[in-house]
Amino acid sequence: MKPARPQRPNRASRRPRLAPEQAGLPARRAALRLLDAVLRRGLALEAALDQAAAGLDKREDRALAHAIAAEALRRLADLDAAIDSATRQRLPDDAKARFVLRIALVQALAMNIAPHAAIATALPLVDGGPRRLVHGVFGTLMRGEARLPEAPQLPPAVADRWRGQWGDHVVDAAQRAISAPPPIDLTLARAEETEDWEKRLHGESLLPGHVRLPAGTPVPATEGFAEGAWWVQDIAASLPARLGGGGSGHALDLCAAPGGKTLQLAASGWDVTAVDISESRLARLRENLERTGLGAQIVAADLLEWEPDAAADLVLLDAPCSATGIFRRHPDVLHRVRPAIIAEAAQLQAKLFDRAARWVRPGGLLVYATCSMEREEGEDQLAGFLDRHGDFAVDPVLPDELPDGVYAAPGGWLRTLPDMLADEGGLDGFFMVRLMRTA
Ligand SMILES: C[S@@+](CC[C@H](N)C(=O)[O-])C[C@H]1O[C@@H](n2cnc3c(N)ncnc32)[C@H](O)[C@@H]1O
Repeated sequence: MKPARPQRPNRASRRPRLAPEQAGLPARRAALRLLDAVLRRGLALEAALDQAAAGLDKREDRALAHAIAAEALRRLADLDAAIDSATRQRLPDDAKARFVLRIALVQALAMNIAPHAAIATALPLVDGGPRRLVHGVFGTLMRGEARLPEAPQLPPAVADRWRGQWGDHVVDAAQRAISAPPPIDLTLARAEETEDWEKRLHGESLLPGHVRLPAGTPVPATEGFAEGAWWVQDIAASLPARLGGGGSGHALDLCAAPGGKTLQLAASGWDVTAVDISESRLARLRENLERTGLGAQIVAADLLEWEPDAAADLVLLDAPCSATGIFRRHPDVLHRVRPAIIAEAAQLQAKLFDRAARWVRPGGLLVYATCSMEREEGEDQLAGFLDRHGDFAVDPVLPDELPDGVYAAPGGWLRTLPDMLADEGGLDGFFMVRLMRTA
């Protein structure tokens, strides 16, 4: 009998085995690239993700990179305070060592990752930089049993800006709002099925046509998603289209993509024309219409140039904005939105608001909304608009249009802030107003 040939290892087992910390390294490197894209280049976290995660083979690595970067952004002020407490000379804000320490510390202090794994996957990121310093600062903080506060601090510039506009209680509420992931709100295609879906999904409804699910619910796997019975939409984001009422006429949905409000308008009976400048976002709007079986005419155009053929019964302008109102899900806005960005957005909003006004028929409605916490993009826009357009009047938002605990301002517009619905899981910061064309 011939002696058995030693077996050739198959391809997979010939690959060198990676030590666990090396296996986790690509995701951490991507997290570092993401943090750099937001903090140094001012990009939105989601916009930077594809490039930062290019080369990651596994979906879990991409999700981990995103989770580390998002958590670091949520807790940046506290991570930096911890780092500063353990260094004799303050590390510059853009020092590589500070970036790497943020990545290591957020994992160990906020993400339940074992400190040895957090530092082992962080040190190679320092490349030629001060490894010993990073190791030393991390070790000092771990030995000192460093902790992060339960409610993260807002970056000082944001805290000052919001305190000046809304007061201390809103800053405190905003800090509490980012201490835990927000719940997931659904808008139902058929409001009359609210009780049914509330039971089937074990959710909680705060308004007809709305169901709230716990944070982290896996959306595509949840009953009703594939057949388009509902879509994900923060309850505050669902209010502007509700202000249009159930309709039987023609509605223009301006700045429509990815289409949460288009779906609502179509579902409540409007014949909708949805306009947006972004082809890629409109592709998502098309997918959403397909999934829900709802219909709308879609126009890809710059609203600073486009004109409709005829005036509409309802015009909804969900204007592009700083998006500071969605800081719970997009903590990057806390760091990259500066006063100049807000001022630039406000200029565009005023132009779009004026154009939208021309396309409302006499007696028709105009709803203006922004997902911003800034008066410049809300209350100030309305004041400027009313000065320029004597033929429009505020049509006040009524209590029965809103969930309990959310109130319109005395002037009839609605400003949602993080102290509203705080015990039920909160809501995004929005400004919205309904105007009627009187002449
Ligand atoms: C707040 S988002 C809209 C969200 C959308 N209404 C929804 O409910 O899903 C703002 C939108 O304005 C669009 N936009 C920005 N500038 C525009 C312009 N000049 N003309 C048309 N759309 C524009 C952006 O592409 C973006 O999709």
